[in-house]
Amino acid sequence: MGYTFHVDLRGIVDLLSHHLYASPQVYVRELLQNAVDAMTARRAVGGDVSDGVRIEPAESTGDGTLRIHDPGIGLTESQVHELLATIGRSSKRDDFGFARQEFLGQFGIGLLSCFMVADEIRVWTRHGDEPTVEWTGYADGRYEVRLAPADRQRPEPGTTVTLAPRRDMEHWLGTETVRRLATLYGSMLPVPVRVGDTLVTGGPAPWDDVPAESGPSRRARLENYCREVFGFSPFATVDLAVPEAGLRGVAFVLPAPANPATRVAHRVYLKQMLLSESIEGLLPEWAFFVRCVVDTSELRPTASREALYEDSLLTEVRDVLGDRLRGWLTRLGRGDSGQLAEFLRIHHLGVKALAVHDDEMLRLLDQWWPFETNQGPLTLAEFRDRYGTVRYSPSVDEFRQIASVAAAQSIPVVNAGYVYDSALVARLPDVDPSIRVEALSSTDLAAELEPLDPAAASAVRPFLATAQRTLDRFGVEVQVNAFDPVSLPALYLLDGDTGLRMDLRHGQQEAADETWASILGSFTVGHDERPRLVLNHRNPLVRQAVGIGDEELTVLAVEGLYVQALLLGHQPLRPVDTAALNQSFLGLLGRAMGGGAGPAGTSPGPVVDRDEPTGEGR
Ligand SMILES: Nc1ncnc2c1ncn2[C@@H]1O[C@H](COP(=O)(O)OP(=O)(O)OP(=O)(O)O)[C@@H](O)[C@H]1O
Repeated sequence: MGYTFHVDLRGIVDLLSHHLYASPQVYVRELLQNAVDAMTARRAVGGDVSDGVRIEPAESTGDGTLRIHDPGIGLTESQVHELLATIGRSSKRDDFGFARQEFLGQFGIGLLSCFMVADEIRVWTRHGDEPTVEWTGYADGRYEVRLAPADRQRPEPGTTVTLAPRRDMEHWLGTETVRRLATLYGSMLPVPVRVGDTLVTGGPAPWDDVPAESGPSRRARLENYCREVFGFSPFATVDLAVPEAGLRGVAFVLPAPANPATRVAHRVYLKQMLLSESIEGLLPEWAFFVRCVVDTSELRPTASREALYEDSLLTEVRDVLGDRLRGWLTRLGRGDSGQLAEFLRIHHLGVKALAVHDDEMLRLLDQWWPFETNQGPLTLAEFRDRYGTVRYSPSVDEFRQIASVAAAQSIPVVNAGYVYDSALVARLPDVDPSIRVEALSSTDLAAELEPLDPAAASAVRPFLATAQRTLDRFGVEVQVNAFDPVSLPALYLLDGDTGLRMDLRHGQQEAADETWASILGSFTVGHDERPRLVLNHRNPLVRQAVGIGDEELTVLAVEGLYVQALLLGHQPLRPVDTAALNQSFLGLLGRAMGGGAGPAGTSPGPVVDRDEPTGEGR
């Protein structure tokens, strides 16, 4: 046996009127929309609608109600029952239930939004030569309908909707508020709309071509519009058009960096009526550097009209608008390079995010965006012209460590450690297979440093053994090479992978939980690389240390060189490193003043307990 759902009307009215919409202010939009649709329908049958819409706010009606009059198609008594009093029934859909192109409404629920501000909605309406009908709807789901008495017949077809205010909502029906809202939603409507005696419609839409308007005055008009509506002076304006979606509009480029993670909201009009000021998803996500105002006749709103319906047309529109912005950028690159450089200075993060997948944008960045290199700031294209292969360091820290040493070895390196940079450099061969790129880690650099000749190598062996014993406590590998600059005694090299594994090992030692410790341990199994301290055999101090032959002094010198290299490489100091710094400084001071270094623990400052477990991890 089949049953039909039972509906608690009070609940449905409450749900639709109070919970669908973000703010009570949309009631003005819904009323205007119904009036305009009714006029469209009347015009289609040859009626005269030139009077337009007239709104009487609460102050002018004298009884606290708001009235909105339209010379539209009106309703017959049976249509009132069918359309006004049936939730979800609309005259604006075709036989197949599709929204009819010429109308703004389609869902058959908009009128209910008035219950956010009113307890009672009264409709006084006449269709053609039919008798005038009076309908009253209440927020609890009841309605009354009757034919109007002889003295209340409308002289012309059309409709008047009257709202009796809800307690504490009276201010929504006041002149100031209604004028502001009618201007906000209706100022671009193609029919006259008046609030009291004030005409709120008229004036060109931002995207309109005004006859005889010059390029500069159009630009000034658009900039003014942007200042008024969005509150900023645009860096540039880009005209938008997608004929398939009946879309016209303008994109305003932000004059300051925007957060790429924030969803950008646009101002969207539907058939010249403002849908919402905060529509998301109109543009691709990467286009976070623009705010748009557009009008569309084809895109569909959701029932609340706070968003656009995600369908294939919206996807297509998003693609076309994305192409348009991309084209604008490319043209900027070909024409005004100063403006492009300025644009990239402001919005490089957005363009980089785009260039990770987009060849055109990657070419643009390649030509125009200056990267930090150890030869000074250069675009990647300039770098290639001068040095061929694009050697790059994938981390800022590593770049800092190796930049000067690599420069002294005549190895130009690009700092590709900032967000997206290494992905972009690595992708360069995709746009031009003749481009060679190579990541340079500090381990690679160590391999490029000149080894010592056999005689020098055997001479440093005893020193190296002591140095390694000293640095084992810090989990560091030591080697001696000859490299430039001569003034640099020691270089601390830690590549990204090794650094990560050191952190994991440290986490494993610290972990209270055995399972967690073994998980961390599994990542480090089989990898015993350690950071390296490369001592420079060309440096006079290192030469002296190598030949000193005094075990205690050698230990102090190696500790000192190690900590100094850490500081130069901007590495954070662990407690064990700080202790080494103290130990070597005080020890060397003691020796310089003619005394011995003294046994550990007798120095006046904090000292390192040489037997303490050192732990790795920086
Ligand atoms: N001013 C008016 N003149 C003539 N008919 C009207 C008027 N206002 C409402 N109606 C009728 O009442 C119906 C219901 O209106 P309502 O605003 O609830 O929904 P809608 O406009 O059809 O769709 P939506 O929910 O998308 O706004 C309309 O389809 C229309 O037929």
